[in-house]
Amino acid sequence: MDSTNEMAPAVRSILDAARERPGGGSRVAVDDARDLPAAFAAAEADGRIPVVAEVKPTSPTTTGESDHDPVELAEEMVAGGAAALSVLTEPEHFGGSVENYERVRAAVDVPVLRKDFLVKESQLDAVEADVVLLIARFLGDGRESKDSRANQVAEPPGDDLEPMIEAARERGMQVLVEVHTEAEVEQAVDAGAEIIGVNNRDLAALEVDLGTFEEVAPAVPEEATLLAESGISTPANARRMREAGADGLLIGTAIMDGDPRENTTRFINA
Ligand SMILES: O=P(O)(O)OC[C@@H](O)[C@@H](O)c1c[nH]c2ccccc12
Repeated sequence: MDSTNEMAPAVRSILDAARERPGGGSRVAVDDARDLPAAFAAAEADGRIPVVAEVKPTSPTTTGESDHDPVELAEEMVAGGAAALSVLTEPEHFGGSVENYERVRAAVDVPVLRKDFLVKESQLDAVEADVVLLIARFLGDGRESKDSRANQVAEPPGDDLEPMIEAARERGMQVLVEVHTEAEVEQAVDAGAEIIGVNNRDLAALEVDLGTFEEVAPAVPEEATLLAESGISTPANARRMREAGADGLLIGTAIMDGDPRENTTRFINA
């Protein structure tokens, strides 16, 4: 059995591809990672809502593909006041690439999140990153016999979360652990997560519900840096997530659609 059977077909296909994707050749060491919590604090200090603006050429839930240069988009987002950026490196379903990531990181001075579906340690070596995304749902929780646990919980597609977090930190990277439920918050905290993102999009159904963040956020420890992810499409949505405790907001589609600079500015001033 495989827990990906519960996933939307698009997500299953993403994970199948992720498992096949090779890692980097040799181990990377990042000695100049830009600090995400510090970037959030700097944004707050000058009155900007901390926004992580996402360069996302396409996705399973959008139509068409942006043909804009990722570096130009990224520079516009930073000019618009983004505290940090997120760049997709998943090639098959999100139109991302490691090259996009490298070019963007070289062009800006804010922290850049590597957004991908990483399931094994060697995949961390594909590119030097300030912050990597690890999705709790796809990584194990380290318990010994996953298959016997509560019957319905099956083998996750990836390695265990805790060693993945440690492997990223050993390489000098920070880690954003993405969760969708209170149980996953517990898994993330047990594994040592310090930056936690609650994804409003349910990866089983691919539907967005901003109520997810409101429900799950109270389970996140005060000292963690907390992000609200997905489905933030208006300044009112942004205020709602901030009121529910978000330190930062991860926004893709609503910034990519139209003028990314103006869009970013609208959200940082929400
Ligand atoms: O475009 P949106 O709804 O603003 O969402 C951005 C981001 O949260 C979303 O792209 C995302 C959240 N978690 C992910 C994991 C993998 C790929 C993408 C994602």
